[in-house]
Order: sequence, then C-alpha cells, then structure tokens
Amino acid sequence: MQITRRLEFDAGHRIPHHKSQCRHMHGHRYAIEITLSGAIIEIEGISEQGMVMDFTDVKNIAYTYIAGVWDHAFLVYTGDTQVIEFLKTLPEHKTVALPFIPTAENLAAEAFRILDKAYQDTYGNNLRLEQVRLYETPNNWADAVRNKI
Ligand SMILES: Nc1nc2c(c(=O)[nH]1)N=C([C@H](O)[C@H](O)COP(=O)(O)OP(=O)(O)OP(=O)(O)O)CN2
Ligand SMILES: [Zn+2]
Repeated sequence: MQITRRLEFDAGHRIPHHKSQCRHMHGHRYAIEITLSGAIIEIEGISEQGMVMDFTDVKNIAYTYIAGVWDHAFLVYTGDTQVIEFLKTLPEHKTVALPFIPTAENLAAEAFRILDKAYQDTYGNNLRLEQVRLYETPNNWADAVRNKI
C-alpha cells in the first residue's frame, strides 16, 4: 500500500547560470508530496490501526525536516558567492545555503535523502519512503524515486 501527503511552502531561489529569467532572484509556492509504502497496520486498538502511517505524523516529520526549514527562506547555492555575500548583509535573514544549485531536481533529491532517515518503521509494517515529488510551480516538478536518484 502507498500513501501520499502534500505540504506547501514558500521560498526564494535563483539558478545562477540560467540562460533565461531563472537567474534572477525570485520565489515560488513550492509543494512537496511524500509517498510512503508499507503494510496496513492491523494492531487492534491502536490509533494507527488501518493506516500505513497517520497522515498527521507524515506531515509533522516533513515539516520538521523540510517544509518548516525551507519555508520563507532563500535557498542558495554555496557557490553563488555574490548572493551569499548579499544575504549575509541582511540581519537575521532566513537563508538556507545548499551545496548544489536549487533546482527542483536537486531539492527533491535532498529532501529524499533527509526524509529517508526520518521516517521510521515503528510498527513493523515495512514503512519506507518511496518518492518525494517537489513542485516548483504547478506546471513543473521533479520526482526523487527510491533507487532512481
Ligand atoms: N529542469 C529544470 N528546469 C528549470 C528549473 C528546474 O528547477 N529544473 N527551474 C527553472 C526556474 O526556477 C523557473 O522559476 C521556472 O520557470 P518557468 O519554466 O518559466 O516556470 P513557469 O511555470 O513560471 O512557466 P510558465 O511558462 O509560466 O508555466 C527553470 N527551468
Ligand atoms: Zn524558480
């Protein structure tokens, strides 16, 4: 069985060497969809009976590790020194410096790496992260799929 939870967050970024307008600093309403697989929990009388994982718990983990960290941040490549230096001049600015260019593909892969460690198989139902889908816009998204990143 697979389940998917979607969260949304706002963040700024730029693609420093982009051939067109994405080299400018701009923002997106990102969405992240987390897909987990596992057996349906059959333990009688527990809150999670009948679920793969409680959607609320899926959300809370994704928020703690990704959506809350990236929300209202500027996501910047550590090699983008001009923007890094500029952001340092802004007091208490929420900046997330990343060792890769913040494309949808790289952000999806990074979210998968982080979340793969965060979701634990608490009930022995073989709970496992299968996919992270990262929407940069409603029309553009990247899928980080287990064993295909
Ligand atoms: N493979 C990728 N291509 C592009 C990425 C990316 O992450 N991966 N990112 C961008 C830009 O960040 C840009 O913000 C997206 O621009 P655009 O394609 O113009 O997206 P829109 O949805 O706004 O375009 P519409 O034509 O208005 O739908 C570029 N490429
Ligand atoms: Zn963009």
